[in-house]
Amino acid sequence: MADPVLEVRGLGKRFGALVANEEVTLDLRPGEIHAVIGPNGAGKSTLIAQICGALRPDSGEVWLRGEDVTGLSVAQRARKGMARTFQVSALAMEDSVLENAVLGALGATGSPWRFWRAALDHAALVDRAGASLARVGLSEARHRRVADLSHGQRRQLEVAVALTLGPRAFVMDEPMAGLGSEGSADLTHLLDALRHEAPILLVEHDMDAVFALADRISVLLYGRVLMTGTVAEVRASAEVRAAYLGDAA
Ligand SMILES: Nc1ncnc2c1ncn2[C@@H]1O[C@H](COP(=O)(O)OP(=O)(O)OP(=O)(O)O)[C@@H](O)[C@H]1O
Repeated sequence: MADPVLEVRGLGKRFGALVANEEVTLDLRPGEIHAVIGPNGAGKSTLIAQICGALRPDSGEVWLRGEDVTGLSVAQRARKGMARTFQVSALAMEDSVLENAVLGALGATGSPWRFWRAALDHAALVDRAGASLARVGLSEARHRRVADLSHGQRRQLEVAVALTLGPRAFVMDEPMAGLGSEGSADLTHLLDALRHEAPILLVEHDMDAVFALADRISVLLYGRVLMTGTVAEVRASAEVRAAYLGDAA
């Protein structure tokens, strides 16, 4: 089996007496979508925050492409290829789709952000941004203001911005939230194709999307991994049904 791109080893996090994550171990392999599901308060956001570097674990490690990144900041991890999307939209609403993508491409170069408008003249950055927009199907919308896009198009743009960084692993926090059925279907299609560029760790409440996309699912409950398995295994688990899925299984 190919080496995992991302490994979470025994992560633990407490907030006072509350155990938000305990001994969480999971990995992300090349080409896969690994979904993390669980009821509200199960510890999914806490886990993502530790994986991305926004929150320091009390115990355990995060490895990216064979390197221990546990002590690195969000920005350092991003430069090593960890692309987090969707939790907080970082799009500049008054700027164009292309300007936002160029800003992302500029981030990949490590240049100071205040010079980003000048970067629009930089052909290589514009090319890189244009390729990412094409990848997500937003070429035609490149000169539209982000504020005028649909929710679904903004999600596509967030993926495009992440793509400009040449990601090695995507960490996605509820990408389907707030999308209608058409938007969810479009994004499901895009994520399905995107896994071949970089595998995706997907925290998601939308079970239709999870069942359609996930190669493996880890179920979190009270901060611990209740089980990791294929869609069929998780759907068939009496424990998971009782704890979380109920009728959705
Ligand atoms: N900064 C914090 N301080 C104190 N408690 C926290 C903090 N962040 C999270 N918690 C608690 O840790 C537990 C896990 O929360 P977390 O947000 O990780 O769950 P979640 O699975 O992401 O939930 P949801 O699906 O509602 O987003 C919850 O009981 C939450 O109240």
